[in-house]
Amino acid sequence: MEYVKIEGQFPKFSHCAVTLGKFDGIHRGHRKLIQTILNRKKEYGELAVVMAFVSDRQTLLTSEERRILLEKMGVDILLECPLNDQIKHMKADVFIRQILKGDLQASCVVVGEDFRFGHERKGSPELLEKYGEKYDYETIVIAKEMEGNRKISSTYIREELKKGNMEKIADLLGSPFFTAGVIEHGRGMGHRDFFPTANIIPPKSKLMPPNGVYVTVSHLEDGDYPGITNVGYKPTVGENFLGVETNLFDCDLDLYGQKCRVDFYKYIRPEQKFTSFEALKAQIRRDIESGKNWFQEEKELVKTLSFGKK
Ligand SMILES: Cc1cc2nc3c(=O)[nH]c(=O)nc-3n(C[C@H](O)[C@H](O)[C@H](O)COP(=O)(O)O)c2cc1C
Ligand SMILES: Nc1ncnc2c1ncn2[C@@H]1O[C@H](COP(=O)(O)OP(=O)(O)OP(=O)(O)O)[C@@H](O)[C@H]1O
Repeated sequence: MEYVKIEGQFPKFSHCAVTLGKFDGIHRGHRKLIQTILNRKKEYGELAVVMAFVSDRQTLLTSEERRILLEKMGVDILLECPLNDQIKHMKADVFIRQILKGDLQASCVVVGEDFRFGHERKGSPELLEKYGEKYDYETIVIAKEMEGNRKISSTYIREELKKGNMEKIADLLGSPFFTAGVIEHGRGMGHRDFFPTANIIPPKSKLMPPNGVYVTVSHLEDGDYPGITNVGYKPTVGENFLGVETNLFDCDLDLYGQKCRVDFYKYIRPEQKFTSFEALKAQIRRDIESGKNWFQEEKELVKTLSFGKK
C-alpha cells in the first residue's frame, strides 16, 4: 500500500475509487465503505484509495495503526490529509473539481449517507452525485451501519472507550480495540519481585481505555498469547508515563524489542494504589486467575484464536 501524507499538493492519479472521511477506529460502517472500493478494484480495476482527514485530537487509532489495518485489508493508497483551515474552508464544489476530478481523477466516490465536507459543510452525497454527471464519476452512497437504533460512529466508540466497555467496542469495530508498539524494558521489578511483564508505551495521541486491568491477547512475532494487562501509571511505584504492561500466560520468551499488538477483550478492575508490594502481588495473582477463568469460559472465542508459538 502506498501511503501519502498530504503537505500541500495532492498526488495525481487516474481511474480510482475514492472513499472519504476521518476513518478513526475503522469500525463496521467504515468497513462497508472500504469493502465497496475493494469490490470496485476487483470488478473494474480501479485503484482503491482511502482519503482520511486527520486533526490534532487524540484518536482511537494512531496513524501507523490505521496504515497497518488498511494495508491488510488490501487498500492500494492511503492519503492522509490534515483537516486544516484550507481544507475546512474550501468550497465543496472546488474540492470536487480540483481534488477529486483534477488531481485524483476519480471514477468512483464512496461516502456514507450523512457525509459532509467543505466550507460550511455544504458538501453532501447529493452534491457529489450532481457533479458526478458533469465530471464523469459514479457516486456510491452507503446506508449507515446501525447498532440497535444508534448509528455506529467513532464518537460512539469513544464514549464506550471512556467506560471501558471493551465487549461493546469489539462489536462496533468488528474486532477488538488494540494498541500496538515495541516491547520496552520496565524497571525490571516485575521480573525480580513480581511477575514477568511486557511493556509498551502508547503515544500520547492515542486514546486509551480507563486506567485499570484488562483481559488481553498479545500478538507477537513469535505467536499469540493470552494474558492480563495493566494500563496506567502504576501508582504503587509511581510512574510518570502511561504504560501498557502485560503478563503473558505461559510465555517465558525474551520479548524486548519485539513488535506487539495488544487486543483488549474485557475490563476487570480499576488501577489502585496498594500500601505494600505484597498486597499488589496478591491482587495481581487474583487478576491472573480471573483472566485465565475468562479464557476458560470464552471457549468459542478462544477457538478462533490460535495461541502459542507460530
Ligand atoms: C495484571 C497487573 C495488574 C497491576 N495492577 C496494578 C495496580 O493496581 N496498581 C499498581 O500500582 N500497579 C499495578 N501493576 C503494575 C506493577 O506495579 C508493576 O508490574 C511492577 O511495579 C513492576 O513494574 P516494572 O516491570 O516496570 O518493574 C499491575 C501489573 C499487572 C501485570
Ligand atoms: N455507521 C456507518 N455506516 C456507513 N458509513 C459510515 C458509518 N459511519 C461513518 N460512515 C461513513 O464513513 C466515512 C468516514 O466516516 P467518519 O470517520 O468521518 O465518521 P464517523 O465514524 O461518524 O466519525 P465521527 O463520529 O468522528 O463523526 C464517511 O463517508 C461516513 O459517512
